[in-house]
Amino acid sequence: MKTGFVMPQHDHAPLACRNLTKTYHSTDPATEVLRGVDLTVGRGEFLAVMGSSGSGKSTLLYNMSGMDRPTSGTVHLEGRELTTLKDAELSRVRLTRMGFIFQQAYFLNNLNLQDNILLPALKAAPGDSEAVVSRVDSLMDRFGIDHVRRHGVTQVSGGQLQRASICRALATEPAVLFADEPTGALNSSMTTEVMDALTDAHSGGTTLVMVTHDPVCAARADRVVYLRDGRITDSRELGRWRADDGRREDELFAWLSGNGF
Ligand SMILES: Nc1ncnc2c1ncn2[C@@H]1O[C@H](COP(=O)(O)OP(=O)(O)OP(=O)(O)O)[C@@H](O)[C@H]1O
Repeated sequence: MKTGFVMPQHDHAPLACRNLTKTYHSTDPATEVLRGVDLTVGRGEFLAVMGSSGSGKSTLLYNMSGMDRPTSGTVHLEGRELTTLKDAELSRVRLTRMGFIFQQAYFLNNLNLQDNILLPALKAAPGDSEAVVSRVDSLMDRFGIDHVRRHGVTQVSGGQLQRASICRALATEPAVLFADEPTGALNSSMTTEVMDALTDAHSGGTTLVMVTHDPVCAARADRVVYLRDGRITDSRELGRWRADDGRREDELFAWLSGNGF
């Protein structure tokens, strides 16, 4: 992958949530999944969210990113409160200011890879198509998928598809990139490929929030928080070492083990 890509900067802290709760009343008894989460993500920070299965990691990501509505609490994105926005406004903020990567890459089978990447960015900035096309060109070049740009979705590898998801998510120049188990469906070499791409995006200034079960992936983050029963109970800074320094993994494994992971 090539270097030199730098995300634009914004004035406010990208993301902050206060006393966030999420309770499902559809179950009997009600399920309290988030029980008062306070979390601030700094500009350009790479944050990993870990915790045991069912601790509420994905729920936290969905509620911070406006994919779901919290029961109470606030979420600020670049200083703007999201929980009070109407659905259409929230959709617009999600389209223009957030990027998403999921375990499975959701693409349209009738479009080639490049058009799949272009589609949401053109929708976000319809009057700026020349700049969008040029940005997408450089992203595909940067993340090493320019040679498969005209391939169909089923004609590329899982790692290439996930790198295309990263390009698509970055094409709108989001304030925050949210990733939910981005390597969960990949083998180990593709996992490295995708984590290299995310680390590279982070080096270019992208703010990243990633949920993962995989300590090797989490070791790429600046900071890891541990979620237990819907609360953040611990956190560890790893940013003092370079992203490829093995001491990050040693530190993280010891910390996770201390948390009973
Ligand atoms: N729609 C829902 N109704 C009721 N309970 C739900 C609903 N969605 C999620 N839950 C519950 O919320 C809890 C947290 O789920 P969540 O998917 O956030 O956990 P997680 O930490 O991401 O788990 P995993 O690591 O297994 O993906 C689980 O106990 C789950 O059963």
